[in-house]
Order: sequence, then C-alpha cells, then structure tokens
Amino acid sequence: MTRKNADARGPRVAVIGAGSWGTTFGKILADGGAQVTMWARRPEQALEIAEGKRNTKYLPGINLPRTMTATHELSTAIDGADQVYLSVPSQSLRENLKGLRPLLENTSMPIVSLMKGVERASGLRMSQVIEQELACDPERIAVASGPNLALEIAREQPTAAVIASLSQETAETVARAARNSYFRTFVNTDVIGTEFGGVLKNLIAVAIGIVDGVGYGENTKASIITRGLVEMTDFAVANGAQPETLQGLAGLGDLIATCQSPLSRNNTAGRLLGQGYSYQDVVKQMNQTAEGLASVAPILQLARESDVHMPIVEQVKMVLDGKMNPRDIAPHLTTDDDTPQEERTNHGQADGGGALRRAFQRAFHQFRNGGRSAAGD
Ligand SMILES: NC(=O)C1=CN([C@@H]2O[C@H](COP(=O)(O)OP(=O)(O)OC[C@H]3O[C@@H](n4cnc5c(N)ncnc54)[C@H](OP(=O)(O)O)[C@@H]3O)[C@@H](O)[C@H]2O)C=CC1
Ligand SMILES: O=C(CO)COP(=O)(O)O
Repeated sequence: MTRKNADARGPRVAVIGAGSWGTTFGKILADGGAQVTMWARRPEQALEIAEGKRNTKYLPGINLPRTMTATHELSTAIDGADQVYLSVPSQSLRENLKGLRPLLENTSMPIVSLMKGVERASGLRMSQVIEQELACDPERIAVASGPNLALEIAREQPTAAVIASLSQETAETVARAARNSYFRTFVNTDVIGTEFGGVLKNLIAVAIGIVDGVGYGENTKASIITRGLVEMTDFAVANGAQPETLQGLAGLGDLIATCQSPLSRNNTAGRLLGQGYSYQDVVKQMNQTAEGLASVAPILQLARESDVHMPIVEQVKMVLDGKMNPRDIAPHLTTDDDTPQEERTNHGQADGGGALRRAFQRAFHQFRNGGRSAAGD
C-alpha cells in the first residue's frame, strides 16, 4: 500500500508507530521536505493515513501532508529509507525491534528514538534498548525530546526541540531533516540527559496531576515543579547526564509544558489518581500512552542504586500503590526531616558537591571496571 511521495525532495524516512507523536513527527518531517512513510500496526489505520491523510483516533481535526504515506508492513516502511524514527510505547520497543533487526542489518542509517520512557524490567533508556537489540554502533542512534505536546505541534504552533546523539554529525543530520517553519531543532551530545529529562518530567507531571485532582492551587504546583527539577537534575547527573541539559528544552522546557497542559496524558493520569481513582481504574480509562506510570518503579530502583533521593517520585509511587492518600502528597515535599534544609537549586554545590562527588566516584569506578557501569552505558 505504498504511495509515491511525489512532491517531497528531502531524505526518505520511515516512522515506526502511528500514534499521536509518531504521526505528528511524520508531519514535522514531511513539512520539512522529507519523504515520509509511516508504519501503523493496524492496516485500517495505515489506509486512513495513506488515503485519507487523517489519523482521526490520535489527531482529530488534523490534515496530514499529502506527501505523507503509510503502510502496515515493516519491510515496506523501511525499504529505501535514509533515516528511521521509532515512536511506539516504551514497553513494546524491544518486541518491535526484533521485527526491525533483520531489515536494519547492513544499513548505516540514523535510528531516532522519539520515546520518553524506560523499560520496566531492565530500567534501560530507549537508546540503550535500541543499541542492545540492534547491536548497532551507538553513534547511529539519536533521541529527540523537548516541550512537544503532539496536538499543539500538529496544529503548527511554533515549538523547539533538541536532538541528541553521541555523534554530533548524526545529531545534525537528524536535526536538518526534523525542522520546518514551525518546528526548530537544536542539537547536543548528551543523550543520557536528554532522554532522562523526558522520562523524569513525566513523573513530576503525574505528581502535578495528583495535586490538581485533589484541588490544590498554584503554590503547591510551583513548589513541586521547582523541587521536581532539582530531583530530576540530581538523578540525571548521578546517572551520567550534564546538569545543563536539565535546564534546557529536554528538562525544564518539557517539565513546564507537561505540568501545565491538560493535553498531557501523564498529567491526566495523575489528575484521575488525585480524584480518587485507583491505579487500575486509571489504566482502564487512559486510551493513550502515559509513560510515567510504568517508569516510576524502575526510576526509583535506579535512584536507590545511585544513592539519589527522590521524595516527590517516592510519593507518586505510594499514591499509585494505594499507600498514600493523594491529599497528603504536598506536606512531604522534601523529606520528613525536622532539620531545616538549605534550598539547593544549583546542582551539586550547596550540598558540598555531594551528587557531583558521587558522579565522579562512579566515573572513577567505571574507569577501573574497564568502562562498564551499572546502567549499562
Ligand atoms: N503524544 C505526545 O505529545 C508525545 C509523546 N511522546 C512519546 O512518544 C511515544 C509514543 O507515544 P504516543 O504516540 O503519544 O502514544 P499514543 O498512545 O498516542 O499511540 C501509541 C501508538 O503505538 C501503537 N502501539 C501500541 N502498542 C503497540 C505495540 N505493542 N507495538 C507496536 N505499536 C503499538 C498504537 O497503535 P494502536 O492504535 O493500534 O493501539 C499507536 O499507534 C511515548 O514514549 C511518548 O512518551 C514524546 C513526545 C510527545
Ligand atoms: O512528552 C510530552 C510533551 O513533551 C507529552 O506528554 P504526555 O505523554 O504526558 O502527553
């Protein structure tokens, strides 16, 4: 069911996953001149995109570019592609990569993750799962992140994002394809920070949803967002990120967008929890992917392993487990310690450089272990 991308002149790209973000990213690429083929797992959805230029389930009211085409066959999507973008729910990435592996063998094209989750069973970031399953050069892998609520971008509202890759060249190649008049991409080489920014802001957005659902106001939310950014930065740096990445689009930028918007599925899931629905009820009610729900447990496991305190995320977990009344989430914003704490916002300085020191220690141990770390980097 492939149609010709007659008017497009740019690179040929395959986008795997035709939900709200995959389809929106396909539109970004097509509007930037790329020849886009979407892969949807349901034939009827591929047909609707290819023939009707619509994706009514995920992007109601949006007309897709006429150059965009779609298929439900992976081999057709990948055939002739110069770049491939992955946008399936994080927990399904590994199984999807098994189908892609033979099609990507003997190619050198960039592989781009659009996803914002970690694998529940392993705690691995999506770029790590890609590297493992495809056994490919990590310099081919890029990740895209930032304040990118799909429906706003599909409506062509001006937005910025960041593309990260260990290879500056790969990041720039992808950024050149993924930009147009309403979508601006920056580049960096901090894959860890860029990915963790996207994962961690989801968890803080669930917390914000919870306090919204309970009915608390702006002070509570601003407090959680501010302390949440410190928590995100501590965690990400302890796991190998550059602190400045968390101050950028993939950290603070995405945190603001996701915590503020009713379009956010993580925020929505939190709101339902705050209104008293159980975790099981929330999962039943969500008909789109809320990555934060599956990421809480593996992130807390990694936090324990890297000696990072995440009181807000801990509380989200307790609400999810039915062990904390959502109304109690706010008074425990930092810790139960009675001793007043210094407010520390600049990472690793006011605490005597504790987290930074731990990061150096880990780097030292990694060096001694021949480059291996617990997180598999
Ligand atoms: N939406 C957004 O604003 C943004 C989302 N992201 C990230 O993008 C990723 C994808 O999310 P998003 O597009 O929003 O999710 P959606 O819920 O909108 O869509 C999910 C898509 O994945 C498909 N799918 C579900 N299960 C599987 C599976 N087992 N194998 C293959 N395909 C499957 C669905 O197909 P079907 O319809 O057949 O069920 C659907 O096409 C997530 O990691 C998310 O965090 C990042 C930035 C912005
Ligand atoms: O990542 C997003 C915005 O940048 C989308 O957030 P949600 O997955 O919560 O909808």
